Amino acid sequence: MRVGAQDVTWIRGGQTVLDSVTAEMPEGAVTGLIGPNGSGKTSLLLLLAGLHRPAHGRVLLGEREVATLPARERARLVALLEQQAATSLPLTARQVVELGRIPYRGRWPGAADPAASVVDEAMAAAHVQELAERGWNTLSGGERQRVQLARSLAQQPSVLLLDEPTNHLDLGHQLDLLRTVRRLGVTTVAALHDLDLAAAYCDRLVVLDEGRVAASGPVEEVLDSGLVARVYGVTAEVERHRSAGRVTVVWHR
Ligand SMILES: Nc1ncnc2c1ncn2[C@@H]1O[C@H](COP(=O)(O)OP(=O)(O)OP(=O)(O)O)[C@@H](O)[C@H]1O
Repeated sequence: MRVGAQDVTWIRGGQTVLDSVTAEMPEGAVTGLIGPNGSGKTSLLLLLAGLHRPAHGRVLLGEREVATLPARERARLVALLEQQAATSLPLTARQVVELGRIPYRGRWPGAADPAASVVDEAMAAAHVQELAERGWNTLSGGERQRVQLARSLAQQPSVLLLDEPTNHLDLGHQLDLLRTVRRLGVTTVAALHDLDLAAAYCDRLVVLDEGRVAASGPVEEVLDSGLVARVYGVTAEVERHRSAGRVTVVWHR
């Protein structure tokens, strides 16, 4: 399912946080949302998730406006992995993953979820089976991040929205998470700070700067030294690495 923002403006506390943002996130593609702190990445993800309505413009899931979807249907279509998950849940890791199945439960208490095994598959994909019975409060930041990914996968969404999903993860788990996400083939929008990771795992980039789209399109067309200088104020060489076969960013102090 494709996701589109059409001329989206959003105002918070009197500040224009997103200003006429238009971006197309094609079906099945992984789109990286990059940009400096405060440029509007989280805000755009919240609007794509339908958790807020824009002051102006439209957010489309497929051909439908997200704001018009009933909450339950929206929860089946879109999973959002937020930056800071709640820290005081008195639940086991498995119970946290099971929260992803809420949109599929019957409307009556105790009604069975016909696809409970999905939880096992989601935990396996995020490599958190061994954490199943651990208390959420006892998990490290990286373990929580992987459990939250499993919860998002258990939702079986058509659109996966990830807000800095590699936060807290060591290098191996960062690569593993992004590889897992790519393999799903689900339309994904991921806010990322690491430009090398974004270049390696995203098909396309949307670059935000002060609430506006500074550039968007396929990684190799968007990411260059001019963009890094303009948007981040950093001098860098952006080149296709011969043996790695991907665009890399080497910055200079
Ligand atoms: N509720 C709010 N009231 C006022 N301003 C807000 C509110 N929420 C966000 N903002 C402002 O909107 C701007 C964009 O914030 P947002 O969190 O979307 O940026 P971001 O690109 O995700 O940043 P980061 O990389 O630091 O996570 C920031 O200037 C932020 O201070």
